[in-house]
Amino acid sequence: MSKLFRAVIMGPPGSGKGTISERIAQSFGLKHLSSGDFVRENIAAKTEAGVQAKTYIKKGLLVPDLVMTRLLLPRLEEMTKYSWLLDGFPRTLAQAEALNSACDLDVAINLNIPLETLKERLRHRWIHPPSGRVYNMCFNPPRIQGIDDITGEPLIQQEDDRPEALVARLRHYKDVAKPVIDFYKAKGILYTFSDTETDQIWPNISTLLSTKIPTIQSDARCASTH
Ligand SMILES: Nc1ccn([C@@H]2O[C@H](COP(=O)(O)OP(=O)(O)OP(=O)(O)O)[C@@H](O)[C@H]2O)c(=O)n1
Ligand SMILES: Nc1nc2c(ncn2[C@@H]2O[C@H](COP(=O)(O)OP(=O)(O)O)[C@@H](O)[C@H]2O)c(=O)[nH]1
Repeated sequence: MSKLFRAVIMGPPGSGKGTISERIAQSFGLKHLSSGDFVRENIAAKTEAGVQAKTYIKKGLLVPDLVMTRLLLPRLEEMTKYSWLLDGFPRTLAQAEALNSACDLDVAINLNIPLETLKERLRHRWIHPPSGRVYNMCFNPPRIQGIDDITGEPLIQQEDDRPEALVARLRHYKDVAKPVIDFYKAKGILYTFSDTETDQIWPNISTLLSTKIPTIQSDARCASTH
């Protein structure tokens, strides 16, 4: 019987959650669930939660906990047969508690990256909004500058990746993330990685997951909320 694994990855904007999640998904065969992608899909599909979420995102605000959990938890229920890594959720303690009542996590990865590094990375971050693909003009540039490798469509830079906006985002991140980090620490599943380079952090995450993934004993552990 296959052993299922559940993890979340946390960290400030630009800490490498998306980049590292992709590596984990490829190396360990987990599904990478990006809450940002779920939000964008719901907005595109004009679901009730999507329409509500859009009004906050347009203003550069976080989507309220109730809307986020309503949007996300049903998606997790569809994933009961898979091992997954959730990126971008939970962002608040209320979201962590909602997730906790829906399923048991094995690992919470916490990325701790210096502010100067975050600023520098986000200055060079370009994204392909329809797919959520992320590039960096230094670290992983697209084949053609300003163009998505897969679709040939244009890449954009997000307004809130500007250094001036970033300081406020980071302050906000720290305030809301601290109780979430403490929550996972108290559960004994928090693993913090600190460095300026993803390539330095990656071997340590890979080693951790190699020890954890084969030891998972139980089967589908996401409780159905029906
Ligand atoms: N738990 C979450 C996840 C996402 N969002 C909203 O969805 C948007 C897109 O999420 P994401 O792709 O994770 O993007 P960023 O906030 O740009 O995150 P990061 O810079 O950390 O990659 C966020 O800006 C936020 O408004 C949210 O409110 N709460
Ligand atoms: N220079 C550099 N850029 C990186 C590194 N790791 C990730 N990036 C880039 O930094 C930006 C932020 O990474 P991303 O995975 O989007 O972080 P997230 O906001 O936490 O999801 C992207 O443009 C990445 O390509 C690294 O080790 N060095």
